[in-house]
Amino acid sequence: MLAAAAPTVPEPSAAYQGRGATWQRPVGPALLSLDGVQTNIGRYHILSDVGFDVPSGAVTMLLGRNGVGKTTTLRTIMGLWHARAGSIRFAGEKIEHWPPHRIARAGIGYVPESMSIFSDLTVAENVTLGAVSGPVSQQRLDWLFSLFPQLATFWRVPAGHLSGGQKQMLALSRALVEKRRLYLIDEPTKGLAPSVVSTVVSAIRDLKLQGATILMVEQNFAVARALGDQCVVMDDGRVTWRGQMSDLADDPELQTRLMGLTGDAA
Ligand SMILES: Nc1ncnc2c1ncn2[C@@H]1O[C@H](COP(=O)(O)OP(=O)(O)OP(=O)(O)O)[C@@H](O)[C@H]1O
Repeated sequence: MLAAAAPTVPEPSAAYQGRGATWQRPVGPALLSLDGVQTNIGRYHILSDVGFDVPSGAVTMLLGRNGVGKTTTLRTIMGLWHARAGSIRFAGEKIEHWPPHRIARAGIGYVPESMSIFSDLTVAENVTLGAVSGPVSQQRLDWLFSLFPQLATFWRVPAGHLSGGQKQMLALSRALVEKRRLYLIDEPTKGLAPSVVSTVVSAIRDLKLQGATILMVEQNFAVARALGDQCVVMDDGRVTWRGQMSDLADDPELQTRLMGLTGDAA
């Protein structure tokens, strides 16, 4: 059973609300397409049949109970696990046999659930390492500091000294330090205090309002419904539902059937 969501999700900005409560963001053609993807980890068959599209300029939420294969799907897209069957197309290219560094250079930024920051390096060094295509622009840094002011405060501090929330802000900043064609974000609010959840949601909403394409795993359904346009639900290594977030958000029975959510969590 998924945990009940704390009511910590900030309201959309005035500009976003101005489009009207029922406004759906325009959904472009698929930037990423998975078809029949199967992944083994060791001798375990984890993904059996994963297929979905990630449309350009929208936020696609990847949802499902614990252990159904969401993280494995992101890692397979990133080339960190090898797809033993099926295809993964990104911007028209088949990437399922590419190594991770080539996938990153093609424009996919990844924020892993584990954050994967370098504890002995400073915040500045961690952020700089996130830039795969050249020097970091001051304009981009200023934007990151506006999203996460604490990043500037701790700029010269070893990342290992940061709190859990600050580490998550750093992990996001590493992916956001350059404009990517696609952002893969794995459970960015997991284990964070409500005020930090709010900061993280605001940052991702800011990114979304710039027209970014995002595929995000999120267990907090309040966060998922606040940010998501499209939704893909997985169970037992396969996709069981695809559709508009609004359709899932408005249907408590569907949430219970697909993800075991109770009314409290939705
Ligand atoms: N390194 C590994 N070795 C063996 N099994 C693994 C490994 N990583 C993941 N698994 C298994 O693969 C399955 C899918 O895991 P995955 O982390 O992709 O699920 P998830 O949907 O992201 O779950 P959660 O929401 O709990 O993070 C689980 O049964 C998990 O135990």
